[in-house]
Amino acid sequence: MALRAALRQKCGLIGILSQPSSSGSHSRVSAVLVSQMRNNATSPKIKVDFNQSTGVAVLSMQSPPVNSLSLDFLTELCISVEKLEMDRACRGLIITSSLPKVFSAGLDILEMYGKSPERCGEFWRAVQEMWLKMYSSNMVTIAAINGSSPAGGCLLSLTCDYRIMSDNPRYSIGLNETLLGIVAPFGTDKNIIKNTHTCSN
Ligand SMILES: CCCCC/C=C\CCC/C=C/CC(=O)SCCNC(=O)CCNC(=O)[C@H](O)C(C)(C)COP(=O)(O)OP(=O)(O)OC[C@H]1O[C@@H](n2cnc3c(N)ncnc32)[C@H](O)[C@@H]1OP(=O)(O)O
Repeated sequence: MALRAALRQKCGLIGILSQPSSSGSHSRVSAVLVSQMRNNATSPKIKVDFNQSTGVAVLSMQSPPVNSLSLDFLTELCISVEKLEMDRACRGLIITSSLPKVFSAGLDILEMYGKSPERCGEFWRAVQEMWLKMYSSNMVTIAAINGSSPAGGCLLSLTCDYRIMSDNPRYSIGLNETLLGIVAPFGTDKNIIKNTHTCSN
């Protein structure tokens, strides 16, 4: 029931958020998705287990050492989510990490150093696409945060409807990217930590 209520509530949001973007920002992922489906390729950085009987998919991030959000990783993540969106049987999505100790270390720092302006633009568009796609998903989404989740990792969890974090004092979460001189736009951090529940490891 709770799942259904959350889904209904979310569908209202989607009406607003899924308006076609004038920038056409979703077209890159869709184009990649089409070509990947054609090639029937599988992704090594993301593992998806979909349970037909429950309608819930578990998406495990498995990009060692720290699930950093590189352009490739973000693209694969969006493709995986897009594939699940297209499956009407899939109602819920749990995002977690298959690495020990780390949910996601956030944006891949190597993407932000010594890259061409074009590549930087592509990278930041992919970041934007990721959080818009997650936030406007028609599935009920849950981040099962089973390790540290700084900066972009925190952002990823914020795009979900619910967050549950392992109760381990060695794990941290938060928007610490200001230490690197990256400033989150106003309003993105509302209700973050407040709505993050913890559970025993
Ligand atoms: C366009 C509009 C967008 C709207 C955006 C809205 C809001 C913006 C908010 C989001 C902004 C995000 C910016 C970022 O995410 S910047 C990245 C910030 N991340 C960090 O500062 C994390 C740094 N890492 C750590 O704290 C730790 O690594 C750890 C995740 C806690 C794990 O610790 P541990 O298990 O001890 O592992 P190591 O530290 O030894 O690292 C192993 C290995 O991984 C490399 N690495 C770590 N983090 C990153 C990273 N983010 N990117 C790339 N690589 C990373 C690390 O260098 C080690 O590599 P080597 O083994 O080769 O040394």
